[in-house]
Order: sequence, then C-alpha cells, then structure tokens
Amino acid sequence: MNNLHIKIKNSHLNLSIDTSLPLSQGIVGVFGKSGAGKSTLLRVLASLEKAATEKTVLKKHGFEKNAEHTITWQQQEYNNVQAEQNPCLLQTQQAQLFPNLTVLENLEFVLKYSNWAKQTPFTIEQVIQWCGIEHLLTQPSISLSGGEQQRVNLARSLLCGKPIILLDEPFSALDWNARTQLLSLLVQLQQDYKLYFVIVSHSLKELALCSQHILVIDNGELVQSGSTTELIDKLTHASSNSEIDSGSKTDAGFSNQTRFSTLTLTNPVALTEYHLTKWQLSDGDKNLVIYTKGSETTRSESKGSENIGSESAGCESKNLDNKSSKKLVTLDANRVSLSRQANLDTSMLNHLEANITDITHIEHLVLVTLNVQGQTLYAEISLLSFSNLNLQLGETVFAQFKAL
Ligand SMILES: Nc1ncnc2c1ncn2[C@@H]1O[C@H](COP(=O)(O)OP(=O)(O)OP(=O)(O)O)[C@@H](O)[C@H]1O
Repeated sequence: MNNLHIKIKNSHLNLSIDTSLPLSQGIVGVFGKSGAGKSTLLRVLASLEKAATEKTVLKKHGFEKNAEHTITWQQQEYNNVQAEQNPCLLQTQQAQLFPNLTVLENLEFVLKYSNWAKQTPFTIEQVIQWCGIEHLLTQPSISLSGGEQQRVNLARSLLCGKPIILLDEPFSALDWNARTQLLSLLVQLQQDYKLYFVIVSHSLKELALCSQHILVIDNGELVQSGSTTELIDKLTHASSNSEIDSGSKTDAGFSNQTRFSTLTLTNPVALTEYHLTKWQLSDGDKNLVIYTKGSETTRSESKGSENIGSESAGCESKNLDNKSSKKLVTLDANRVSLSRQANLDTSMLNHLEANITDITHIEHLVLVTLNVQGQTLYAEISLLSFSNLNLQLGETVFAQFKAL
C-alpha cells in the first residue's frame, strides 16, 4: 500500500501521518501508547472515519486531489470510498459477533453476505482449524470468553475475502502461547497467500514475532518508522526513553517494554517425556541446541539420548510438519546470565557459547550484546556481576537461561 498521506483534524485528535506502508515486505506493526491514535489510523484506512481535508498539506506532498489519504492497491486508487469498496478490512478490538448466532452461523454469515467473500482463498474448514475453534462451532457467540471471541473474530476476518486485514490488538485476551501460535499463522498466511496485515499492538515482543516494519505513533504523529529489527535494536541500546523517541517529548509507550532478543530456531524434536522441545539455533554450523517448554512436534526422542549443548548423535532433525519446523522466540535480556566457563552442572537447560560484540551501560545495569552463530542475544547483568567477570569486547562467554 503506497502513498499514504493522512492529515486528520477532528474534535478528538490531530492525526498527521505521511508514510507508505511497505506491505509487500511483510506484516506492518503499529505501536504506541494508549490514546496515541492507532485505532483512529486503522479506522481511516478502512474508510470508517472521515478526515478533514487539508489541501495545503496534500499539495505539499504533490497531491492535488481533494482526498485526505490515498490507498493504492493493485494499481487502483481508493480515495474516500465507502467501507464496502475499501480493500482494507478492520478487525476491531471488540469482536462484534452476532450474539444470537452460533459461531458457525457467524462464519457462514460472512461467506453469504460479504461482497468480497468469493475472493477468499480459504475454506471455512481451513480457518476453523487454523484458528482452533472446532470445539466452539455450535456455541452461541454470546457465551464465548474474550479469547475465544478473538479467535472467532480472526476466522471471520480471514473468510471476508478482503486482501488487507487491519488488526486492532487482535490477541490481547489470549495467553502468550496462543498468541504466538496465531502470530505465526499470520506470518504463514502473509507468505503463502499474499494476504496483507497491519497489526496494532501494545507489545513490542508481539510485533517482533510477526512484523517486518513498525510505525510508532505518539499523540497523533508518526514518530518512528523502520524495520522491526532496527527499531528494536535501537530500543534495546537506548540508555533513556528520550533517546529512543527523539521526535517526541513523551516516550511513545517504550518505557513499559522489557529488553529482549528475538531468536530463530529450527528443526524441532519433541522430548515428550520431559514436556520439552529441542531446537537448533538456525543458520549456524555448530548445531547449538535450545530447549523450549512443551513438546511441539510429532517426532519424539527417547529418554537417555540427551547431550546438552550439542546435537545428539544419530538424531534425525527433520519434522513432519514443515510449517512448525521454524520458530521465532523472544527471550528477555534479564533472564540471561553469563559465565566464563561452560557450566553444565546446573538446572539451566540452555547454554550457548557466544562472543561479546557490545557492552552498554544503562543506568545501574550493563547490557551485554552477544553474537551466537550470527544471531543477536542480549544479557542484562548487574554492575557487580560485570565487574566480577571483568568482561571485555570480543571475549567468548557462555550465556545460560532456562527453557523458553
Ligand atoms: N469517537 C470519538 N470521540 C471522541 N474522542 C475520540 C473518539 N475516538 C477516539 N477518540 C480519542 O482520540 C484519541 C485517539 O484514540 P485511538 O482510539 O485512536 O487511540 P489508540 O492509540 O488506539 O488507543 P488504545 O491503545 O487505548 O486503543 C484518544 O484520546 C481518544 O479518546
């Protein structure tokens, strides 16, 4: 979606956004604190909110048309169209299901009455399975919990047939495990079906797991726009909030966020007896192993074949389900401890040999940036530990943390 120039001035908010949404690169995240204007932005995109015309601003950007924003989709321009014609579907925070209909009837209603529904690439059976709502189909939607409503809401949006889905805090009522599964689903759908998503979230971790690009909005203004990796790296190394958000006097919601790393894991092997899954850190040549909680795959490995710290001999590292053979995880920097020696005599399951690439003092803590097989891992340690270990740039250390 190119050429997005928005200037809204109405009774409740001055929203001024001048950007393009690089949807073809992946999912776009929108971050900002409460009241920043995120939902208003989505409503404008979906033609559900009118913006006041400000011709001078539009002209400045080469726009002569009497339009507040331009959505260009497949070479067609959508200016001031009615919501029905707009290629963007807004999935609001509240599910707004028909309370007197069952879950299945709510889904069938979309297929029957949405003008776009014939374009949906999915069957109703597929979305039911993907969203994990098989057991809810005959329930009246009024009886659903908040998390269940959000699952059904997503299923309904997928069936709607519109190519761009705007998700306003879609998983806020779900636990972290369920959230990560649905975030992976969005990534998969974006990649496989070229379905485009803009997702509003209060959690940078959530956006790290799904988006390629993040817009940060504060007080109606776009204060940051950049690749997710760059933005999170900037956040992580900032010694104060004002450093993160140079365009605004406020902190844009960053102050509530913890520092974290995002790691890509591959080749899962279920250790069903231990309720763990063993993964490899991707792209490396050392076969470093990482353990996560729960047994996620269909392949299991027998007791006694463990070899912590390296791949066990003869271990077949293929998974039957290709979709689950790669996984992004986040790891809070304050959950990682460092040691100079490999210490396997501990309950910590994860031990990674790593190289120190950066040391940043942040208030009373030290943020140590590590390179582990090309991936970045952050460890937040105390000044005392830093002093005791006498860590230096370029040194090799061992990072330890419990199963993720
Ligand atoms: N219909 C309305 N009438 C009056 N004020 C409104 C209306 N809609 C939004 N606002 C105000 O506009 C501002 C931006 O609201 P918006 O819902 O876009 O914020 P947000 O970033 O999505 O917040 P949250 O994260 O809490 O959902 C808020 O101050 C809100 O109170």
